[in-house]
Amino acid sequence: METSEPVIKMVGVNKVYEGVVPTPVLFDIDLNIYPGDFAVILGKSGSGKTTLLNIAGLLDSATSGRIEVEGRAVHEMDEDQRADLRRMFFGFIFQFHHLLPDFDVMENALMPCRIRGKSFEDEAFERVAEMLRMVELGEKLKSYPSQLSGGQRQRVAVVRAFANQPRVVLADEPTGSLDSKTTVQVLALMKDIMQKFGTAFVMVTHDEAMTDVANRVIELKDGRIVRDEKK
Ligand SMILES: Nc1ncnc2c1ncn2[C@@H]1O[C@H](COP(=O)(O)OP(=O)(O)OP(=O)(O)O)[C@@H](O)[C@H]1O
Repeated sequence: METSEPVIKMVGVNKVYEGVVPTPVLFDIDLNIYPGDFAVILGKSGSGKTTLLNIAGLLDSATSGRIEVEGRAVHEMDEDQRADLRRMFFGFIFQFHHLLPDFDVMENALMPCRIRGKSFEDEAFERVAEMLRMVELGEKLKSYPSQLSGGQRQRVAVVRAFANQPRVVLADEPTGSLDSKTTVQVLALMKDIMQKFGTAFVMVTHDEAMTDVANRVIELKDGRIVRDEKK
């Protein structure tokens, strides 16, 4: 995997949350994410996992250090440039699905394409419909979130994250609200979609069992990487 260029490259990244008492949270993080990575970030509560994911996904800024996304120096960009890059390169999955209740399954899954200014009618439609069929939601394209089970909603959120064909999908406890059977299904489906589209995938979790599906395990302790293993 090291032979290809990293999609995300972080060098000497530090994060301090400013406040009455500044809180240093990440220390000297060097991390490369490669195409084909299916990485889990493990660590105790408060170890900095979400902070690291948010910085990697350009949702938050580092206090110091270098970050590159496919060779583009993020730390030299202004907020608008970072937002454009984020919309173009990244997909996100959160613990709760955040589907919009007044839009049906297809419209929700297509939302990132709409935000990028494409209409619902373009070529994204076929691609997203195919992914929804892959996650066994082909019969539910016209259903509303309130008409779906928790696992079905989260599968729509997974498809939505991949709708724009992002280079990287970042997920923060994506299965945290699901039971263990649905978790296994959702993870298997994510892996299928990821392999089909060649996306890199990075997931924050508390759950050591998630390492079974991953091909890379990164562990944080007190804001430092203490393990980075490939399988
Ligand atoms: N906006 C903020 N302002 C100040 N401190 C923050 C902020 N966000 C997070 N922190 C602190 O940074 C540390 C790391 O938080 P982070 O959410 O990254 O940890 P985590 O490993 O994801 O934890 P969890 O598993 O509980 O979600 C914690 O001590 C937290 O209190």
